[in-house]
This record gives sequence, C-alpha cells and structure tokens, in this order.
Amino acid sequence: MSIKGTAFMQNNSLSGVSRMTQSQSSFRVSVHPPTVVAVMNRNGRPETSVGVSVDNVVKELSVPMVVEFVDPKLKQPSTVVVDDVSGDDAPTEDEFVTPLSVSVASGYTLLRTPRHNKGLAFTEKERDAHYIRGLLPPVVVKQDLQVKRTMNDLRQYEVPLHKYQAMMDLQERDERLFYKLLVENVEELLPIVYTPTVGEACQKYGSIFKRPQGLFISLKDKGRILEILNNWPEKDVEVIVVTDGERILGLGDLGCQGMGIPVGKLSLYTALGGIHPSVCLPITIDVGTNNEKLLNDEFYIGLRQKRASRKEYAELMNEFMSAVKQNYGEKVLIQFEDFANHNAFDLLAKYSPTHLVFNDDIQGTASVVLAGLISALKLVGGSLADHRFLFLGAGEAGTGIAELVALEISKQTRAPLEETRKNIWLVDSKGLIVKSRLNSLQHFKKPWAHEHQPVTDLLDAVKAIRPSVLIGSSGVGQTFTKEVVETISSFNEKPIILALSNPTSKSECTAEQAYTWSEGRAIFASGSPFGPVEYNGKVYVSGQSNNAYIFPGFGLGLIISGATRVHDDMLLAASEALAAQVTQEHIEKGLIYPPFANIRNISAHIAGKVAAKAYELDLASRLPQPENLVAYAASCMYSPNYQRYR
Ligand SMILES: NC(=O)C1=CN([C@@H]2O[C@H](COP(=O)(O)OP(=O)(O)OC[C@H]3O[C@@H](n4cnc5c(N)ncnc54)[C@H](OP(=O)(O)O)[C@@H]3O)[C@@H](O)[C@H]2O)C=CC1
Ligand SMILES: CC(=O)C(=O)O
Ligand SMILES: [Mg+2]
Repeated sequence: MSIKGTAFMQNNSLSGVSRMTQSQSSFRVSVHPPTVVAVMNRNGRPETSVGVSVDNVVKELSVPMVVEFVDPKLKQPSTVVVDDVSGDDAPTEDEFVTPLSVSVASGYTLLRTPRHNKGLAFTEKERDAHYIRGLLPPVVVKQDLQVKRTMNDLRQYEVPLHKYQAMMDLQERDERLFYKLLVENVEELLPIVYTPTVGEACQKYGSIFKRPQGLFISLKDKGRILEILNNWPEKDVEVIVVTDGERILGLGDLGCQGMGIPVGKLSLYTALGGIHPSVCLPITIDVGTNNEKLLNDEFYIGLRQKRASRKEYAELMNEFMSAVKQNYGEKVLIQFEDFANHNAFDLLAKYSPTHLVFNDDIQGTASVVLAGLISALKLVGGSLADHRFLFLGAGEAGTGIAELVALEISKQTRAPLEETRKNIWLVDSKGLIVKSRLNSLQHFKKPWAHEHQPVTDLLDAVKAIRPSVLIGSSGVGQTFTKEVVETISSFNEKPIILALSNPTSKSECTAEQAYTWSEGRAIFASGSPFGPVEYNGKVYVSGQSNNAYIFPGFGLGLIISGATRVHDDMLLAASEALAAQVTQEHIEKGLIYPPFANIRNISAHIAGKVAAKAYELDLASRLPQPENLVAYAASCMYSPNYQRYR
C-alpha cells in the first residue's frame, strides 16, 4: 500500500515521514514528530488520538490502524513524511492495497475530542486554523482561568458523588483541564476521584455509567481477548490497572462495577506520577459476582451470574495475561488491584516470573506503610527491630506489609527472615494467628503462625502481645475501639496506630477517636483522609497511609528504566525514597507522610530510586542509564498544560 505525503495536506501543510508497516492484523503508521492525530474508524468515529500539538490529521481507513509515535517527548521539526515500507508503491493487480484518505480533525470534532479540546482557550488563530470560529463564544480564556472557574463550579456541589460525576464529565470533555485541576488541587480532589468517593461511585456505577472509560472483558469474551484489546483506541499502552471487582476497597464484591477503581488509579498514575494518559488502560475482568444485591439490581452493568469456577477463572486470566503481553510487549506494567486474596496472591506468584506485574494491595500498601514506619521512628525512637507489630486483618494488605517490614528488619539486622517475623503478629476474623491454627490457615498466613495460646479478639491480643504498632487492614470499621486504643496507649508513650481500611466508613477508627482515646499521644494515619482534629486546645493533623503515595512513582520508575520485572528491593527503595521526603518540620507536626500537595516531586524521587534499583539489579532494559534518574523522571512527566496548535 502507499500513503502519499500529499494526502495529509488537506488543511495544513504537513510533510515528512509517516511510516506504515503491517503488524498482526493491523497497520502501523509512525508519525515523526508526535503530531495531533486522530484515526477514524469505519463509522467515522475517532479511534485513536495521540501525540502533541502540531496538526490535526484524520485518517479515514478501511482497515484497523495504529498510530505509533517514536517518542512523545521528542521535539523535532514538525514533519510528516509518508513512505512506502511495504514496497507496494506500485502494486500489481493481484496485490491488495489499502485505500486511504486523510483529512484534518478540526472544527466540531476537535471540540469533542477530550485529548485535544481546550475549551475556551483556543486562540483566535487556532479558531481560524481549525475551523472552530463560531462554535465557541467570542471570549478567549486561558487555562488558569478555566481551572479557577471549574473549581468554583465544583465547589458548589455539596454531595461528593456529584463532584465525582462532574470530574468524570470533565475528563471526558477536556482531559488536560481535568489533570491540571487534579495536579493543582490534589489534596482537595483526591478524596473525590479516589477514596472515599470512588467507593460510592463503584457501588452506584450502574446508575451513573455514561461512557466507557476502560475495557470490560467478560467470560463471554473467552477466545477473543486479543481482539477486544485491539478495540481500545490507544495502541501504545504502558500501564494497565486491572481488577475483577471481587474486593473493592473494604466494600466487598462489586463485580463489574469495580471499574471505578482502575479508572481512578490510572488517573492518579497521570496526575501524581506524570504518566501520559494515552498509555494508561483501565480493565475490568467480569467473571460474574456473588453480590446478590447487584445481581438483583436492574441497573447492574455486569454479567448476571455467580462468579466463575476456579478453572474458568484461571483460563480467562491466562488468556488475558497472554494477550496483554502479545499486544503490548514484555514491558507493559500490569497492576492487579482489588482482587480477593484467594486469587491475588496466586496471580502475583504465577505471573511474576513472566510478566511485569505488581499487586498494589499487597506490594504498594506494604511499601507505603513501611515508609510511614521509617518516618515514625523519628518520633518514637529505636529501630524497626525494637518494635512489636500487631495487625487486625491478615489478608493482602496485612500480610504484605508484615512481610516487607520483616524483610527490611532482616536486611538491617542481618537476622534470618524467620526470626524477624517473630515480632510481628496478626489477627484475622478468627483471632490471633497462632501455631495451633496452622493446618487450617491459608498459605499466606502460615509464616505468621507463632507459638501462643489462642486469643479470639483484638483487645485480648493487644493485652497479650503489647504491640507498639497497631495496624488495621481488616476492611471492618470501628474495630479499634476505645478500649483497644486506651490499652495500647497505656504501655506506649506514643503508640503508632494506622487505620488503613477504606473507604472512610471502614476505617478501624477515626482520627478524632485515635487522638482523643490516646489523650493526644497517638501517631496516627489512615487509608482515607480525615480532617484536622482539635483536642485539648491543640490541632492534630493526621497523615494518609495510602498506596497512592507509592504506585504512581513506582510505575514511573519501572517505565523509565524499561524494567522487566518487579523486585522486593524496589519496594524497599520506594519506601526509603518516600520516607526521605518527610522533613523535620513534618515530623514536628506529628506527620509521618509528606503532604500530597508535593506529590509530583515525591513521585520523581520514588521513580528515580526504583529505576536506580532496576539498573542495579540488572532488570532495566533502557540503556544507557540516565545520569540523574530523579531529574530524568521529573523531565518525563506529562504536563497537563494546554498545547499550542499551529
Ligand atoms: N490504605 C491503603 O493503601 C490500603 C488499604 N486497604 C484496605 O485494607 C482492607 C483490607 O484489604 P485486604 O487486605 O486486601 O483484604 P483481605 O480480604 O485480603 O483481608 C482482610 C483481612 O481482614 C480480616 N477480617 C475481616 N473481618 C475481620 C474482623 N471482624 N476481625 C478481624 N479480622 C477481620 C480477614 O480475616 P479472614 O482471613 O479470617 O477472613 C482478612 O484476614 C480494605 O478495607 C482495603 O480498602 C487495602 C490496600 C491498601
Ligand atoms: C487503597 C487501596 O488500594 C485499597 O483500599 O484497596
Ligand atoms: Mg486496592
């Protein structure tokens, strides 16, 4: 086939190189340099829109097409040259050719393309060049003023879910404005696009669903997953967040409606970690739900059946994992999110040797909590090995954290891991995990079955173990009762209390309860945010111990180094990098995490350290290694500022 340079010249002068090759069942076009390009499918709807500001080109194709950019950050002279790489510039009659026509995406279409829309910020020149004069009111409003106006508008809503919906609408209308709002108002908007509001959004997802924000892959799609991946408009995908909806926050099985979680997590990948939105793909695997309420809900959007059998589940996941690798290559990062623990540990173990996989609930949570503990030591003194840890909840988060803490202590003290585990105790729904329960324990609990007589409830466990650190990861609210907090405060001058469960309703206790019941002595952080608390005339500001501090920078570090596998040492590096961002000033205020307002800088530091570890461990494939990895990470970050169109 051949594409002539002249084909691009309908409204704007484009010349240069656009390379077309055949890849799998689709055709590949490279445009140098990155150009605002929209590929239209047969129905004339935009299929792909990627790139940076140069021109708008629409290709009307009769075959599926992929637009590929060599490096979205590369700024080169704006040329698009077409050449014939398949050697069919002069096809013979028995060869197939691709009839192609290319036109400029402009006018109304441009305003309806969230990736390129700038709302009222199109300049006079752009309005002429892109055929939008008259489609907008006469005023030209800079992005900053649009941010101000949109924030004012958002603040009018009293119900958080309405703010969430307004934010999702914005993301679908004007992507850069959405991210600029999020980046510049992260502390105000995080509780909206993320926990706790995203939890409510998932519960009501069927009622509020408007437009697809990610891919739904269901049991019905068995055998066709590769084909479905190709329906996603972006072909260059670097990060996938995938859930099967079985353990959405602490809200349980929400089936297909768990989609709000991958969507929310990936918006944080971009806002907090600077990863370009076009390379992020949210996926929900729908294998049914055991949630009767949803199965009987007329607005439920998923398969109306009970969860698949183990065999069906494993087969679908296997096809999914193979298809992802086949389509996006070895280095696509697959983040497992909010799977139930009976699948989460197995999936991680099964695919870690062959894929770049990361379980946020097990590994990301572990890394963020370890960072908080390292910071907390500056307030309580001693080393990690001097402390005694008690968890309420022995699932993904609980055992994931426990294992990373034990690993860090083992590295610090050179004591064997089995030894360092002995200071760490966990309570599950049946009580303290002890040796006598060993045979009936799930495999991930077994390393924590220490010698002790049975203890059935948390209060008795606190009395028996006398921990200095109490961590809640049970998904059950109000389980750190007054007596529990008073008891741990009776033998610790500064008890460390982390109530990790999300959303807010599931928090083991509130910040106010922690400070009041400990008489202002607790070092407290929670999974979902709490506002400042006044106790005895003093204001206490608690931290948010949430994996959102870790995964965006962690993922960025993997991507910039071209890491091929995740390694525990990378998690430790991320913890240390995060803890290093906590200043003396924060510590004096009782904060064990730095403010989220500074998250992009924090993420650059985490990414730099994670990437450095990847190079050190020989797991990095992007060579040569940049000299200053933190600066390099920062320089790679997506900017949500509007771009200027020629
Ligand atoms: N802040 C953060 O960054 C993160 C927070 N989380 C939150 O942590 C919570 C748990 O997540 P995850 O570990 O993945 O979930 P899991 O289902 O894997 O684990 C939950 C654990 O809590 C135990 N449990 C449940 N009810 C009780 C109870 N009444 N008393 C004592 N233990 C109980 C369960 O016991 P059993 O095994 O006997 O059933 C299980 O061990 C969720 O709310 C989630 O939102 C998770 C990840 C990150
Ligand atoms: C924060 C998170 O990942 C969770 O609650 O599941
Ligand atoms: Mg999670």
